[in-house]
Amino acid sequence: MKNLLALRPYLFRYRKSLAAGIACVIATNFFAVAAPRYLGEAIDLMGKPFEMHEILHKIGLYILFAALSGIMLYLVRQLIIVTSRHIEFDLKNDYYSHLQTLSTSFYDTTGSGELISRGTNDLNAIRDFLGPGIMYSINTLFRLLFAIGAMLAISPLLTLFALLPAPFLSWSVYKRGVSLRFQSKKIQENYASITNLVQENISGIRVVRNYNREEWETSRFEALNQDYYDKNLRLGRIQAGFMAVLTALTALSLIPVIWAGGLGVMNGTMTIGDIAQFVVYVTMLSWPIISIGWVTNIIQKAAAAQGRLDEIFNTKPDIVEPASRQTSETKKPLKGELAFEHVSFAYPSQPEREVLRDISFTVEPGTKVAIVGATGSGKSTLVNLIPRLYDPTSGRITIAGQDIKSLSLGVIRRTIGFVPQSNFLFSDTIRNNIDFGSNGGGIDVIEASRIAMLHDDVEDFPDGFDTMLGEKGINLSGGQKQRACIARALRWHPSILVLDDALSAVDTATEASIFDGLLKKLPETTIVLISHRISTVRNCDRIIVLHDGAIAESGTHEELLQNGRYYADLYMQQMLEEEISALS
Ligand SMILES: Nc1ncnc2c1ncn2[C@@H]1O[C@H](COP(=O)(O)OP(=O)(O)OP(=O)(O)O)[C@@H](O)[C@H]1O
Repeated sequence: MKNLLALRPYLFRYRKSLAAGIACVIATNFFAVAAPRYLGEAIDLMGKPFEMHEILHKIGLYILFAALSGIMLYLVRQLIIVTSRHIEFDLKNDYYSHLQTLSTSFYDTTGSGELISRGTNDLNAIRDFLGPGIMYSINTLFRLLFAIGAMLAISPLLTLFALLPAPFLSWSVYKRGVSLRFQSKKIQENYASITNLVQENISGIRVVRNYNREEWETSRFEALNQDYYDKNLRLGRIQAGFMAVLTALTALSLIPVIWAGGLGVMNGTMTIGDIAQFVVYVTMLSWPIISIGWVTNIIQKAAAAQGRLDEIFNTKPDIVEPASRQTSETKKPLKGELAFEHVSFAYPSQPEREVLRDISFTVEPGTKVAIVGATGSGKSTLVNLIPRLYDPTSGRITIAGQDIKSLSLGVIRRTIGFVPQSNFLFSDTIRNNIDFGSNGGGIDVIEASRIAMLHDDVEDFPDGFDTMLGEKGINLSGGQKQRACIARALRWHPSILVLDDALSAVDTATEASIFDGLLKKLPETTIVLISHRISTVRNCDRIIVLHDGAIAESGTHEELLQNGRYYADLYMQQMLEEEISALS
C-alpha cells in the first residue's frame, strides 16, 4: 500500500478533474438513492383510492432523479477514468525517459523482456487502480453512506437483516479474487514465454532454417500455446462459476428483507412502498459491496506493480553529468587528444574480476592507433570507457587534457564518433539512420556515406537514401551495415573516431579506400581502431597490444615485428594462413 504513495505527484497534477469527479460521485449517489423514495410513495398511493396525476407526478420525479444520477455517472467516468488515462500516459513517458538515462551496466543485468513487461503489465495494473479502483472505492463509500442512511430512516431492523450477508459477499469476492489473480499471473507468465519464443524465433529465423529446426520449433510453440489455451479456459470456468454464485447470493439476500418486511406490513409498522424501496436499495448495494473485495485486489495488485516500477525509478545512473558542466557553450567538441592514465576496470556485475589493468597511453590529435590482442583480452572494454559507457574502477581518462568525468556527456559524445562491434540500425530510411542524433552541421549525409564507401551501393537501390531498412537493417549486407554505421559516426565530424572491429565484414580493398578517405577528409581526427587483421593495423601510427587486460607491448608495425613477441606471432600466424589459403 505504501508503494502507492509514489503516485501522489501524478494525482496532485490532476487534482481539479479528480475533485470534480469526486463531486460527481457524490451527486450520482445522492440522486440514485433519492429516486426509490418516489417509487415507494407511488406504490403506497396505489394502495388506496388515488388520482392518476399524483402517481404520474411521483413517477416523473423518480425518472428525473434516475436520469440525473445517470448523467452524473457519465461525468464520473469522463473525469476519473480519463484522468487515469492521463496519468498512465505521463507514467509511461516518465518510465521511458528514465530508461534512457540509465547506464550501460544496468542493461548488462536487466533483460529487455523484463523492462517491457514492467512498462506494460505493471502500468496497466496501476491504471486499473487509478481509474476503476479509485472510482469504485469512492462510489462504494458514498453509496453505502446514502443508501444505509435512507434504509435506517425506514427501518433499522430491516437494515440489519439486509446487510447481514454483506461481509460474507465482500470476503468471498476478495478470496476468489486472490485465486483469480494467481491464475491470471500464471497466464501472464505463459504469455511472456510465448512472446519470447516468437520474438527469438523470428529474429533467429535463418539459424532455425539452416539447422532444419522448423518442426521442432513449431512443436515447442504448440506446446506453449496449448498450455496458454488450457489456462485461459480454466480461468474462464472459474469466472463463470463465480459470477453465478454472486448473482444467487445477491438474490438470496432479499429473502430476509421480504420476510421481515412482510411481518412489518402485517403488524402495520411498514408499508408495501417501504418494502419496494428497500428491495431497490438492497439491489443497489449489491455491486458496491461486491466491489469492496474486488477493489481490495486491484489495490494490492497495483501496490505490487508500483513496487516493481519503483525498483526501476529508484535506480540511479552510474554515469552522471558533472553539475558544473551543463551549460550550452561547453557543448562544442574538443580536440582529439586522448590519454589513459593507469586505468583499471572491472564490470559492475563482476567487481572482483579485473578486465583491464593499469592501462596508460597518450594519443596526439590526428594520430591513428590500433588496439590488437586475442579475443577476450579487453579491447572492446577499453574503447567503451572512452565515451563513458562505463567509468574506470581506478585511474583516469582525459580528452584534450581534461578528465572526462569533469566534461558534460554531451561534449564527450559529440567529440567521439563510436562504431561498436555489434552494429545496430533502426527500422527507418538509410538517410535517417546516418543522420541519427545529428543537429545539423558536421559532414552531410551524402559526404559521410562517400567516405564510408557506402554511397555507390545506396545509389543502386531504387529508393536510394530513402530506402526503408527492415528490422536491424536486415535488407543490407553485413558490409553495408558496417559502412552505414561508420557513415553515422562520421556525420558528426568527430575529433575522435572509435572503430571497434567495424570493418570485419568489408573486403581489404574497400577497407583501404575507407582509410584513404578518412585520412584525406578528416586528417585531424584521431582514430582508435580495433582489428584482428594485420593488413588493417599495419599502417597505423601506433599499435597497442593487449594481453589479458594489460598492455603487453606497443609501437609501430616495424618496431613490434622486431620485438618478436605477441604482435610478431600474430603476424606470422596470419601470413601463414594467407599462404595456406593461396595454395588451396
Ligand atoms: N558486459 C560485461 N559484463 C561482464 N563481463 C564482460 C562484459 N563484457 C565483456 N566482459 C568480459 O570482459 C572480458 C573482455 O571482453 P572484451 O569484449 O573487452 O574482449 P575483446 O578483446 O574485445 O574480445 P573480442 O576480440 O572477442 O571482441 C571478457 O572476459 C568478457 O567475458
